[in-house]
Amino acid sequence: MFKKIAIVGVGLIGGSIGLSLSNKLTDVKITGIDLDKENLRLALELGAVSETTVSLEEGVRAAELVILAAPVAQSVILLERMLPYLSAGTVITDVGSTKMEITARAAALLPGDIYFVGGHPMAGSEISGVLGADSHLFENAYYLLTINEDTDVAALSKVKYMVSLLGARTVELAPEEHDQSVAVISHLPHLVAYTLVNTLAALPGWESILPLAAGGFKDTTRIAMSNAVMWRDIFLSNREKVLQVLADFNMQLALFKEAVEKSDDKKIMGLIQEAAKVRAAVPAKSKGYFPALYEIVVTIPDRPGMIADVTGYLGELDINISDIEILRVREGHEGTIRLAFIDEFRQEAALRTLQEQGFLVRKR
Ligand SMILES: NC(=O)c1ccc[n+]([C@@H]2O[C@H](COP(=O)([O-])OP(=O)(O)OC[C@H]3O[C@@H](n4cnc5c(N)ncnc54)[C@H](O)[C@@H]3O)[C@@H](O)[C@H]2O)c1
Ligand SMILES: O=C(O)C(=O)C[C@]1(C(=O)O)C=C[C@@H](O)C=C1
Repeated sequence: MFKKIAIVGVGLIGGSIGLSLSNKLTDVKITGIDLDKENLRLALELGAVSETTVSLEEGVRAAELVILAAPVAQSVILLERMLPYLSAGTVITDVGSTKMEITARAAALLPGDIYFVGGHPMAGSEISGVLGADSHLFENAYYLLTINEDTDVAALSKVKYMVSLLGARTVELAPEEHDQSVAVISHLPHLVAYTLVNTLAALPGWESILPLAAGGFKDTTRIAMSNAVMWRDIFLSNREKVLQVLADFNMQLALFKEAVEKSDDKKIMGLIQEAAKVRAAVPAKSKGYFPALYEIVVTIPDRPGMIADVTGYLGELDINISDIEILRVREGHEGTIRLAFIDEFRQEAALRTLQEQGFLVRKR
């Protein structure tokens, strides 16, 4: 389907896409374009791309598919800058965390024979740059594609094909629905994480409090280490929806504040139980738009190599793990991991195998 794919911005996401596509499309030229020459050198060395250039013109020329993977404000500018160098029939997609701004720009700018399909992989990390890239990053992840009445069917199916090569699962939705959803599911958690850390850091003597942090602080603040440029761009691009969810969040926080002020024990219980009920549904028997994954929870002693043992026993029987999550880690104690499989047969086989090896395992 493609002879040349151009990836503009070969960082964590562009690099991960490049690594995965390079493994599968061995005959396709994958050109990496970036401002950062050292990043391009690494991308080539890691095998994320087959050639590199700092020139947008040279990089996108003759590409049938262009993947924009720079921070969202840059991608909007790059979309316009690359237009003179594209051939008729080129499909452009992006990986940006917001969709209304770029789809509106594409609709305003693109001639009838250049197509745009907005994309957003719902997987990532707080690490930036191609050194953090991972060819498996998108496997079994949701990959959101934005569509509207003008979306070209052939262009959409080309992007879906690319996503299928990454091992991800597409969900189609309108740009506004996308930005509304990610405001609460992705942008708000980042704002909360930054605020939690800043709340601690504003306290005198925070340096001696920080080392005491256990799961609560660590689980909720990993993403506070994420890239400032990327997140500044996202908050400004999705400003209206972000302000809406911040207002909702403040209202919810005020409910807790009032309940604690009034020592309203029933209200406090109610707020916690309501949240616990909703959170317990992730991951539940059905995962959003998709069929259930079949899960087990394994308790493992906190010793080196135990996770490797668990995955090794399953690997020997060719039981593929579709999803893995560390649920609880406490130094010196046992930890818990969740494993998910595509069907009940594999779930049963994994349960039996690990029980036979002496692990404490239960279905979830
Ligand atoms: N990191 C995540 O968790 C995540 C997840 C899903 C989507 N996204 C989206 O993916 C995009 C990239 O994020 P990332 O985490 O890979 O960032 P990154 O910082 O790792 O990579 C971005 C790359 O773009 C390059 N770049 C910046 N401006 C450029 C320009 N004008 N021309 C060419 N290259 C340019 C940078 O040099 C860098 O190599 C963002 O739009 C982000 O919203 C990120
Ligand atoms: O796992 C992480 O580190 C992420 O923050 C990934 C994450 C998110 O879940 O919010 C970040 C930004 C995206 O646009 C999509 C995914």
